Amino acid sequence: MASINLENVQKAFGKVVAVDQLNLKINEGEFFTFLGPSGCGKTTTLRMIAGFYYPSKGVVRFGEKDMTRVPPEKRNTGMVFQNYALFPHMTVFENVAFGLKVRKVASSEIKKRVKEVLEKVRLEKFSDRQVSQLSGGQQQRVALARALVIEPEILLLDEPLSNLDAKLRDEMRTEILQLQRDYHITTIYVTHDQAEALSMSDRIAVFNFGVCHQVGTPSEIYNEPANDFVASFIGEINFIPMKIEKTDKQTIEVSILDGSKRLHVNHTPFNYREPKANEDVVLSIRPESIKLSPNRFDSVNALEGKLELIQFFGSMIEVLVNVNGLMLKVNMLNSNDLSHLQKGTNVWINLPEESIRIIPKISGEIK
Ligand SMILES: Nc1ncnc2c1ncn2[C@@H]1O[C@H](COP(=O)(O)OP(=O)(O)OP(=O)(O)O)[C@@H](O)[C@H]1O
Repeated sequence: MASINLENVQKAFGKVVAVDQLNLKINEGEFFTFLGPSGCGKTTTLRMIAGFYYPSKGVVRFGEKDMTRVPPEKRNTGMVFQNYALFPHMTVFENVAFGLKVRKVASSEIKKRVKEVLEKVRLEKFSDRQVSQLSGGQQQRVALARALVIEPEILLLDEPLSNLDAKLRDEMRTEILQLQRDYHITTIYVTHDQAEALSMSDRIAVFNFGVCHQVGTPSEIYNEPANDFVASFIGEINFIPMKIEKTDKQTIEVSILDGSKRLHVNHTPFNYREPKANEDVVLSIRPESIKLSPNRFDSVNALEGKLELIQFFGSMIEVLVNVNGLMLKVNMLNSNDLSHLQKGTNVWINLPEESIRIIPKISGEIK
């Protein structure tokens, strides 16, 4: 087991900077996820940790040890690739044993270790089967067994479930977490699937365009997003463009850009600095945090709007409210008292102070 430290790491391919100014500390035994859209630099970062790429700048350490230019075979990392990268005409046993043979482990020891790991991934009966004759989920387990059998200090998983159907993905998620706990191994998991990241990880790093925007626990990332990119990438969210009128240690007073309404919110500093007066910002609030009523709320943060759309999802109801041309999504639990939910009627919404986050505008998508 080892901790991993990336210090000011950059990787450029010619003029393309795939990863820039990356500083990360991944703790021993942690299940750590790189999350972000396609092309954001997740795989490149993973490959720098595996040693398949060397950084253009910066340092990679395992614990205190400088690994920046150590070749992959000397790193003691196990990697599982998106396409599994198994040898199709070899048996399950031969695939899993391969890394041990390369390391010149004695054949009796190889037999013992391969048997143990195949039991762990529930493939002991498939030892002599060719991998081309296995299902996707079984092949994925062979890939996991092959990575684990060398007893790596670090397990690197690059979108390992993306080729599986939804049900199998759910099952494999649980299996991977169980294996990670059993082996208590420092694990990095790459995905673009936010649900996967939120449900599996101890901590998550959110990437976009080669930059890491936030590192935090799933609840920190969901409840305290660092900026509008992170907020919009993780879960559903409403954004309202705002200007900061006043700010002090306790509260921030913001106004909707046309000046029609001022709101009060709890002061929470931006990730790296304090918000400033006159700054254009984004008010963000999750759909489940907005309260809705046919009557006016006794609150400064109440807004009047019109019900535009009501969608029933059994236990939950999703509503769109038009507030002066701005569409806000409200998610409510299904309750008996729904008589006021008529399309076209006027309603009031309340944005509770404690659920609002004022965040910097960085993505340029919100005008
Ligand atoms: N070998 C390479 N040569 C040139 N450019 C590369 C190379 N590898 C990656 N890139 C570029 O670097 C950027 C980051 O790529 P990377 O594969 O790390 O993204 P990713 O987040 O893993 O995406 P995906 O989820 O699609 O795999 C992209 O713009 C990509 O085109």
